[in-house]
Amino acid sequence: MKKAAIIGVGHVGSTLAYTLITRNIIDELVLFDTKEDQLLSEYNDLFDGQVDRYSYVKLIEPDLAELADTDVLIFSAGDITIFEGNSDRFAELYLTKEIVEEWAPKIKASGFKGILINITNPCDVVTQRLQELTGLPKERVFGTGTTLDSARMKHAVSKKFNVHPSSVEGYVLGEHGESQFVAWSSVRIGGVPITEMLSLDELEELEGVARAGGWITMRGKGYTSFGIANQAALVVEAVLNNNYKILPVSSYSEKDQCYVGHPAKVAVSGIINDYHFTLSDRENQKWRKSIETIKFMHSTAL
Ligand SMILES: NC(=O)c1ccc[n+]([C@@H]2O[C@H](COP(=O)([O-])OP(=O)(O)OC[C@H]3O[C@@H](n4cnc5c(N)ncnc54)[C@H](O)[C@@H]3O)[C@@H](O)[C@H]2O)c1
Repeated sequence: MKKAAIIGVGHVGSTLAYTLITRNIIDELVLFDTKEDQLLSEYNDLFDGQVDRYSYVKLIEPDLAELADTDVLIFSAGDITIFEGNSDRFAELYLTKEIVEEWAPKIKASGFKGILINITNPCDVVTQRLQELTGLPKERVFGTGTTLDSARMKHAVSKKFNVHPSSVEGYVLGEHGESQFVAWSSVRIGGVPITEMLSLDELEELEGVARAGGWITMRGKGYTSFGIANQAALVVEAVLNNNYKILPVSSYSEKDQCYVGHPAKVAVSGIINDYHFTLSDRENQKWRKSIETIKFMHSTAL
């Protein structure tokens, strides 16, 4: 039985719940949220959403004791309205650090032994605080990191070259936030480095398009949900299927002494290896800047 739990069932948590159910990734699901009415509605709707389906995911009432045998716990609590008129994910930290401080002791006391995956922003710092305050091994706590940003880069590149987005390889690295950057040296289409096909100016323009992707979604909807739910579901699936997929999650970088989005091998035991490929001098500078940004944000959350 593959059991998942989600803390924070707003736009992201509810979309992820439905994605996990409809893709047959899990067998059992427990949901937690402070808004009881909303939570009841989500349970009801998720039940309705399964009627007449061949398979069925057992929806379990919120109870901390359920965490003891939960395989994957997803943290997506927050308040997206904080971003109205503010485009920096750092803005949410004053609230989300408190939600972490509330939940970490509960997670610890529950006897949870599974994998903790964080989505809540600012993703890297919240992930690090969750690890520090739960005391869970670093390899069993990680964030969605730059998976969504890498997807947005693939979206932009796929349109420019008229190819399927899955045919674009490569990574966005660093903070899931303003200091992230596309590691163009890693991006390839059909095995051909993109740096051989576009000039530096053209790459910068394309990076702007990729970055703007999230804010285009935010502007009209007031939140983003499908992109992150897709990426988070892929991460959950990589854990539960123990498929050793390499994903740009926010995992602990020993060399940088913080959580940061970079490629890592994901398995049922958590992160079993992380990868630091060779960056250009320009990219290296951006990496250092992103690490400094994350460390500064982390220091404000203590
Ligand atoms: N990492 C990413 O790529 C990515 C992408 C999109 C959104 N996010 C982040 O995900 C989080 C959720 O986004 P959203 O759009 O669903 O926000 P939302 O405001 O729609 O939902 C947040 C939910 O968390 C609940 N919540 C708040 N405090 C809680 C607590 N103490 N305990 C339990 N539940 C609590 C709220 O009641 C609400 O239902 C935000 O931090 C957002 O910035 C991250």
